[in-house]
Amino acid sequence: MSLLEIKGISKTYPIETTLWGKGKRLEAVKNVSLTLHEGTCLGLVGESGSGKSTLGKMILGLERPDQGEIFFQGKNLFQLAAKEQKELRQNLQVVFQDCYSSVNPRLSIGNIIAEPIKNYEKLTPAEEKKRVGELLEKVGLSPGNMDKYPHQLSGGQLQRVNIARAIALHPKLIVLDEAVSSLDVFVQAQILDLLADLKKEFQLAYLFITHDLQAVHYMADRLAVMYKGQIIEMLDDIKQLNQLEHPISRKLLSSMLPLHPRG
Ligand SMILES: Nc1ncnc2c1ncn2[C@@H]1O[C@H](COP(=O)(O)OP(=O)(O)OP(=O)(O)O)[C@@H](O)[C@H]1O
Repeated sequence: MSLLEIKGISKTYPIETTLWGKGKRLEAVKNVSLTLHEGTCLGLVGESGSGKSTLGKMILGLERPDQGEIFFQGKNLFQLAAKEQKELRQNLQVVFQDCYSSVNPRLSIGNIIAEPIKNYEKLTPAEEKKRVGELLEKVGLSPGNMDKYPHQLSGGQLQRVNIARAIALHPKLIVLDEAVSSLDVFVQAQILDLLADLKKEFQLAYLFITHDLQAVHYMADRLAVMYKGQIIEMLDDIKQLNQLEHPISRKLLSSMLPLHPRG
């Protein structure tokens, strides 16, 4: 059974109403179907505005599709009772691009990471502190950081905190929405390494949303290319990147740096 199965989902948004175009809607996602298996990474690439984030938001339940269905662990995400939805949600996490706006600046790093734990588990303060310390270590930060505040960390460190929060409940799937895009290239590589290690250790699945084919080539097992709300091409083996055929995919490919600059 696949971990995530998306069947024919579509999402439209109202476009600014004008005298002539009254009631017009923008088709952000059009009839998209895809599957994602446990422990694998599906790269989702496409130019800006192609619908990648909207698709991610529907998977996370932040937006409701106009049409189609999303099954997570075999259950229809939009037909669950509140209790069941809460249970399922702990298996479904997200890391966004903007690490600073993803956290409450008034909370300490320890409290930021403990947030999901408090929602789902009843731990004593000592147990919670131990758990937060372990999570910080897991993402390559010293437990001493738990008393700091977001503004005291670099972008790369804070993105590690966001990752620690995302893995706190041992999820099955993390949506990585441009999660490394705003970091400098060196830090990007470190965070990608961390994500690859965590994927292996926890059998995590990722939906890796980006417009960076280079990063996708490193992280993903499979690839979907989006254009104007649709999946225009799927690649079942990321190693076959050169076999992308659609002109839009080829254009994305040609904008990449050489895969092996020294090779
Ligand atoms: N809440 C919204 N209201 C109206 N239009 C929206 C909304 N969210 C997204 N859109 C529009 O839907 C389309 C798809 O947007 P989306 O953010 O999913 O694309 P994307 O591929 O993630 O782009 P980017 O790479 O720039 O983040 C765009 O035209 C966008 O302007």
